[in-house]
Formats: sequence, structure tokens, C-alpha cells
Amino acid sequence: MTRPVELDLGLVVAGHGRHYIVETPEGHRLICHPRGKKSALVVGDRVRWLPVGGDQDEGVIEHLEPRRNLLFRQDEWKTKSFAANLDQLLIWLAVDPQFSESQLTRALIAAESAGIDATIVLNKTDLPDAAAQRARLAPYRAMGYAVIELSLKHAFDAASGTLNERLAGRTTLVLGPSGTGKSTLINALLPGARAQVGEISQALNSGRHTTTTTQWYWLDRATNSALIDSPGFQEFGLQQIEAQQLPAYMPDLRAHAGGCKFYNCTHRHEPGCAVIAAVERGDVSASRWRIYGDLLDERARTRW
Ligand SMILES: Nc1nc2c(ncn2[C@@H]2O[C@H](COP(=O)(O)OP(=O)(O)OP(=O)(O)O)[C@@H](O)[C@H]2O)c(=O)[nH]1
Ligand SMILES: [Zn+2]
Repeated sequence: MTRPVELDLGLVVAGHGRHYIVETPEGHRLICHPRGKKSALVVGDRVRWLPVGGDQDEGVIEHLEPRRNLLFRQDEWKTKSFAANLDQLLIWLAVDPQFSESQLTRALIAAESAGIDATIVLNKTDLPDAAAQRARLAPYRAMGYAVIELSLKHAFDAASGTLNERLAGRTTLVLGPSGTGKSTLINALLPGARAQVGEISQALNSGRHTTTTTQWYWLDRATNSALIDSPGFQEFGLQQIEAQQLPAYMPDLRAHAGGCKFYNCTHRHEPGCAVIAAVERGDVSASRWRIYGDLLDERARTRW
């Protein structure tokens, strides 16, 4: 077999079932199929490929380069990978529709466990409910997450300035519920987004635009900064994480978990639990503790 280093390098910029769109370092995009039956590639993967039949528009993926990280969720039945080799996750929320704190926490835990920096965005702060939604995010600021407030629609220049600063020189995955302004973001930052998705992707996607599959967009000509748009914020299963590991990925719980009386404390009912004491003092928010309990229950239900 050909040694991987002798093959051309490519970047997976979209996946459509068994077809992948691979971009060459020169910026050419082609359709590739993985050799063999396995096809667990994701956007952001670096691969080694071979052209098929001398054609410049089709190739076979021979080898996957080692991943720096992989963000994924796992429910009882299946695993869904979002993207690989990320510098950061932007969790994109809005004042309206009101965000689910459980989904937010799940995405943050997934990022922590994958070793990926996460930032929270609150868009539509021009709406009347902004103060209440800002208050719901206060515990997240307190536990060390950056929370960026924006109004893409009513204060666009300020919003894009803040975002560009965050996005420059990095590969960023944007995840968030529907209706929060993600398409507005992509159209605003990337007037040519539709063109970048390209004919191949649009054809494979049977004419639908972007958000049905994960897409990679370059933010600059020099290709230093990239934005990945992915659907699937709902039903964020975390079955890949062991129950005992959960507190380690929740910075507010983690800060107290070392002080519990029992080394194997579950932080739900044990005497001398430092986490419960922190909840009672208000140092850990009651809702975070409740979500933690829900995650444990979810595991108990599915492991039997
Ligand atoms: N008030 C207000 N509305 C906004 C803002 N940003 C976007 N919107 C509006 O919110 C609605 C949803 O925006 P989209 O960009 O379509 O949201 P999306 O997240 O892409 O939603 P899906 O396409 O369903 O995934 C649109 O009517 C936007 O005009 C904002 O800063 N303030
Ligand atoms: Zn405890």
C-alpha cells in the first residue's frame, strides 16, 4: 500500500452520507469516498487521498490523520460527531426563543470532555427579555465561561467586531438552537457563503441550503479562520461520559467536589457533601445541580 505521507492532504469540509467534500491545500474541492466500508469521517478531518481514474473531481480517502479533538454526542442508540480538530465551540443562544439550560450545560460538558474551549453567545439582546436571560447566564460567567452579548440585527457593527476578534485565526464550531440567528450570522460574516458551499455540496444536498448538514466556511482569503455550522443541538446525549466523571466537566461542581466527606460521593444526598453545601449557600446554582441530577438519572435508566 502507498505510504500515507506520499498521498495528497485534504480537509473534509462537508459530509453527505458516504460522500465527503474534500478541499485541497490549493482550495480545490472534490468528492471523495472512503476506501472500504468504514466511513466515520467528520468535517474538520485531515485526510490523505488518491485521485480516481485521473479525474481531478473525484478521489478515494486512504487514510485519516490523527485528530486533535472530536466533539460528539451519544444517546442510547447512536453517536453523532459534530466536527474534529476544533479550536473553540461557540454556543449560540438568543434571548428569544428562550434557551434550554439543560442543552447549554450538555454542550459545555461535551466540550470540556473533548478538551475544547467554549464561549457562550447571547444574541438578540435588543429584545425586552434580555435582562432575564442575561441573569440565567450569570452562573456561567461566574464559573469562568466567556459570555458575549450581541444584537446582530440592531447593533451589527459592534456584534461583528466582537465576533471577528473571537474568530480570527481559529477554527470555530457554532452550535445552537433554531431561530437564534445563526443564518443571519453566516450571511452577515460571509456574503459569499452560498458560493463557498459550492455546487457539489448543493447538488448532494438536493438543493437545500446549508443547515441540514455540517458545513465548513473560510472567513478569510488567507484561510486562517474558519467557521463550522452544524445542526443537532437538540437531544444532546452524553452517554459517552461516565457518571463519576460528570462533576469533573462541570467547573462549578468541580470547585467543591474535592471537599466531600466520601471520596465516591455522588453529590446528591450524602452527608458531608461539599457540593450540596455549596448549592445551599448559593455558590452553585440550583438549576445546575438539578441538571447534574437529571444526567445521573438518565444514565441509571439506560444502563439497566
Ligand atoms: N430582534 C432580533 N432578531 C434577530 C437578531 N438576529 C437575528 N434575528 C432574527 O431572528 C430570526 C431567526 O434568525 P435566523 O438567522 O434565521 O436563525 P437560525 O438560527 O439560522 O435559525 P434556523 O435557520 O431555524 O436554524 C430572523 O427573523 C432574524 O431576523 C437580533 O439580534 N435581534
Ligand atoms: Zn459530594
